[in-house]
Amino acid sequence: MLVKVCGMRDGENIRLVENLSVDLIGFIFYPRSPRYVNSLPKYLPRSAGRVGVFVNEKLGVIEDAVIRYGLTHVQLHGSEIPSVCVALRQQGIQVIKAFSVSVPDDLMAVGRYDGCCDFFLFDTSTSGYGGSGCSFDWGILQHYTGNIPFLIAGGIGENDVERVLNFKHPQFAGVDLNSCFEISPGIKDIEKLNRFITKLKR
Ligand SMILES: O=C(O)c1ccccc1NCC(=O)[C@H](O)[C@H](O)COP(=O)(O)O
Repeated sequence: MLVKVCGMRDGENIRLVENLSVDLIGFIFYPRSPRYVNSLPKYLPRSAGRVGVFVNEKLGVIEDAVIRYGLTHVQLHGSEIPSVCVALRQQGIQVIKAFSVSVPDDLMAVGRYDGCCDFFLFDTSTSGYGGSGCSFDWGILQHYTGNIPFLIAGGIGENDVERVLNFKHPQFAGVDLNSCFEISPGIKDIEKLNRFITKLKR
């Protein structure tokens, strides 16, 4: 199962998280987020993938960040249309398209992105796009019948290991961890993350 830790920006903290053998580390390029990355961290992941998270950003701005931060993945967390995903993939960047989920009908939109993305990310519906710390009813995801693998996000915390392990879906690929593992915005609690990941991978 893939583990993505999102909302990072402190070099030393990034290095410690990467040492937990996580698969993906996310950087928020949305200026209104408390986790916004506005300068190059002193350390960037080498073994984990580097995911840049954007909300309705201009393609040129995304492309600049891909080069500057050496991003391997771009996560589109707004209402970006499929052609934006396609344009990024044509440049060799892996694309994660995020969707807010609160009712089964929210999954109707994903069909338009078939063949345009590498992963979907299903997150809690919130006024602030992401990083809400709130969960949603994962049972709704049984209505998803597509072929693109997905990550689950939204308020996943230390006590959710059993819930994650018990969740079954043919396209379930992994989890996204963020605010429930924070000491302060952008800084993760390494011990807490270590306990969660150790139990998950046991
Ligand atoms: O984390 C943010 O501040 C954020 C702001 C705007 C768009 C996306 C954002 N986060 C993207 C993520 O992938 C989060 O990890 C995801 O929303 C889950 O966060 P949380 O509910 O805190 O676990």
